[in-house]
Amino acid sequence: MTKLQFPLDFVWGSATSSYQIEGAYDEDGKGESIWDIFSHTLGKINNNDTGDVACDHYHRYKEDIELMKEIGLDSYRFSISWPRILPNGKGEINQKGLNFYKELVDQLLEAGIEPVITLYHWDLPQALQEEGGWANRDTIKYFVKYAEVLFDELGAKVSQWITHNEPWVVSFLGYAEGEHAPGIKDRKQALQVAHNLLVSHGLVVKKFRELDLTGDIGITLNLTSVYSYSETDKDQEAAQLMEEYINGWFLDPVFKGSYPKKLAQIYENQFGKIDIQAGDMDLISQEIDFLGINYYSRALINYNPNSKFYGIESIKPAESDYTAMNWEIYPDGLYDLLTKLNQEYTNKPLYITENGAAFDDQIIAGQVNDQRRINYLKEHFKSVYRAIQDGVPVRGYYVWSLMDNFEWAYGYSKRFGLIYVDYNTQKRTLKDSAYWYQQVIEENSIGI
Ligand SMILES: CO[C@H](O)c1c[n+]2c([nH]1)[C@H](O)[C@@H](O)[C@H](O)[C@H]2CO
Repeated sequence: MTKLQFPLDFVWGSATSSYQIEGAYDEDGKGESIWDIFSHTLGKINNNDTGDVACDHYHRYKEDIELMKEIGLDSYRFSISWPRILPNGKGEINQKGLNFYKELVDQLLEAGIEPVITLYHWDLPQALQEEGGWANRDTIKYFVKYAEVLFDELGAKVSQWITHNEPWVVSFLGYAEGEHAPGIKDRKQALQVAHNLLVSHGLVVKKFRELDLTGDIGITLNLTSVYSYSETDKDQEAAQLMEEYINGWFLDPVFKGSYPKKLAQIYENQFGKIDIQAGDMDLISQEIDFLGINYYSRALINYNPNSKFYGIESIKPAESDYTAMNWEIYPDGLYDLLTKLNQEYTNKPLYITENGAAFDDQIIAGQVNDQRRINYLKEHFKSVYRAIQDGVPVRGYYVWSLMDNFEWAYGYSKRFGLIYVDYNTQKRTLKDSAYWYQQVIEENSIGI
């Protein structure tokens, strides 16, 4: 068997987010988040599931860290619940909430696991939503203050910070499509939200630099590789527009200081100008230390005049394999994305901050044989290996997810974890993929 050896300092990790695993939604002074409100609204979430208990990680974090140690993780990426720190989004600090994360970080460090903190993974304090949420530019300053509380408390212990997780999803699923909290369907508002999120990213990076903290700071974007279904002009134009919509709308401001021209013009013609203030784009495009990439699948695009979105239609080849989310399994897309980012956007270090798959895992006699997840991960690890061999500075990889958890509008119906969670008993069981990953980490290589 051939072994593909990864660089000695390559970081193998796994990722979660606060609302998806913590539970304790109203405990120890935590304020309501927009996801508490959204999941408590009947009909929004599959089976009317909520994150009220989730994986009960708020009480079981020590057990979960032991499982991370058993797998052998180098690093663990998690997010902080803003309303657990500032119940009203601003003002008084909830010390019990802050203490939870201080203890979590200390226990991770004691276990030899590097903590990577995502400041915002979608759970905005409801009190701020009642003032307009991310559509209100004031939210930006409250986000900076929230970040400063965490930098002050944890800045000396945590060496890697992510400002936002997937501002594209926050903006376009939360404020345009209405599929995510706060459930608004207003594309013009979504464009202002996207801009305000980017400005908040810029101001937090600026604050991080002013505090002269020793770690690194970056942003995580959901990115995909976009391909035209044919060589026809129409299909290629549709694919280019999709590239601007799904990737460029955030990559271009962060790394080029401007929005993608063609789509920006389409939006301005349709919705008028959004509020962009002097200096915003310079703030947004100031230097960051790394880019986090969440990759799950590719986009294969053709032109369809009847499509509801600017003639863009996604094609799903019948011959491809798909996950339980109905996402095409396309590992080569990760290689193509990584090389494109390095060639067209940045020479900065890249981290795969999320990649993984949901499959219909079954637990039988205390074991979960998730060979499909092993195959999925192995093929995507190979794509990362190829990119590194081609000189792309990929520094680490975080499997989504450490454990099965609350999959947003799908509730608990989709399992992405390396660890199986029985939600009736909260019993954790390492899946076969966890044991396979344990060996990959131990050997820092994959066998092909
Ligand atoms: C197209 O997939 C997105 O990039 C994406 C996939 N995922 C995500 N973003 C989120 O960051 C996670 O909270 C989800 O649990 C995870 C799995 O759905």
